Amino acid sequence: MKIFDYEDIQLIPNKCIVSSRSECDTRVTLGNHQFKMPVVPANMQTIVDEKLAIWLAEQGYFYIMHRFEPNRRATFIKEMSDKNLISSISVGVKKEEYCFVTELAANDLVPDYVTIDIAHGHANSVIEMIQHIKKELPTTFVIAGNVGTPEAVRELENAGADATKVGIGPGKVCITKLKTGFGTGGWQLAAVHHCSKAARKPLIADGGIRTHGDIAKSLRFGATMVMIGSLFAGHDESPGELIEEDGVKMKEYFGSASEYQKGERKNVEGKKMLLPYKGSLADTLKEMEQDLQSAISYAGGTDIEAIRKVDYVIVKNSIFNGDRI
Ligand SMILES: NC(=O)C1=CN([C@@H]2O[C@H](COP(=O)(O)OP(=O)(O)OC[C@H]3O[C@@H](n4cnc5c(N)ncnc54)[C@H](OP(=O)(O)O)[C@@H]3O)[C@@H](O)[C@H]2O)C=CC1
Ligand SMILES: Nc1nc2c(ncn2[C@@H]2O[C@H](COP(=O)(O)O)[C@@H](O)[C@H]2O)c(=O)[nH]1
Repeated sequence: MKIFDYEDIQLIPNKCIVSSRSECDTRVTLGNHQFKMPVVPANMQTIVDEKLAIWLAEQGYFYIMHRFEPNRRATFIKEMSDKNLISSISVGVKKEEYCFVTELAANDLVPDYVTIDIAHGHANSVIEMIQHIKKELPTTFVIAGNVGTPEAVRELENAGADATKVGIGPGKVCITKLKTGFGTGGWQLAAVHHCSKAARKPLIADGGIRTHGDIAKSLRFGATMVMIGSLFAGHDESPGELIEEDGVKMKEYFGSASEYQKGERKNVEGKKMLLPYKGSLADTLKEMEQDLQSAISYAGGTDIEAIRKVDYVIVKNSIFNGDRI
């Protein structure tokens, strides 16, 4: 298996077949719905809240609400369905989560998407939760993770997952690799590639996206959708706290396994950081869409399928030539 990460890859252009980048179509289908872009903000408390989730759904973007306000989830599903918007929530694997899923079914509250969100997703606890959701809510699209191996993708798919999420430790606020020595940090793109060979269903690349070009690279190496935290942190709409020091505005971004999220120092595998304030999320999403349209044009196509087939070279950490954006 070849080992590489986002920085090590350059995609090779094909002859352009559009007269304007605006002709390129960035839409993607996941489950029964089509979305504007193959990108989803991370289901983390400093990245998404209900207000932003509603806005994203209204604008035609995919979203996944986090699971850290568990008692709000049923009401949220109801409110989204009253507004005729897609509902997409997260669950864990503890006992009370089984009861929650059963109660949803009993109350005829059927979310469109449920993401099982735990650190080490290649586990019987996740397999059993997939089976429980599929039994209680058979029409719900189930995303399961996180994993980092083809074996895990296969097992979760066989248990009934409709998509799997790949990425153990490549995240910006992740310290799993430092605390445990395990993960896909430093070779996340190769792990996505490796897992995609085994996948028969959509795969979500999660963590390690540092530039918009990394989205195109994820698609090239087998992702259907890309989950992003840090690039979406720091906006007006981001729930993280705004902090101003010496006239410089910053917003906080913390890991779901950080002590700030957990409220205690137990099994901490995440940290907090301050990121520069970036203004409006709508502007960032627009720029992301334009960059992806441009990537499609370099791929020589008119939609994201074109990116999946392009050639590439491995240029081991040299593409920035010392420059950073
Ligand atoms: N993508 C990534 O690389 C990572 C993401 N995270 C994020 O942090 C949040 C918290 O994750 P998590 O700690 O799983 O959630 P929880 O604290 O809800 O743990 C879920 C359950 O899984 C058990 N569990 C968790 N990790 C392991 C493990 N390594 N081995 C055996 N059992 C385990 C927990 O038990 P117990 O606590 O007693 O072990 C608990 O019962 C999630 O949102 C997750 O996405 C965290 C780390 C890595
Ligand atoms: N190891 C940890 N990973 C975490 C934690 N909280 C979230 N995450 C993962 O990071 C990505 C976002 O990555 P980014 O590079 O785009 O910022 C997120 O989707 C989770 O999978 C954590 O505390 N520890």
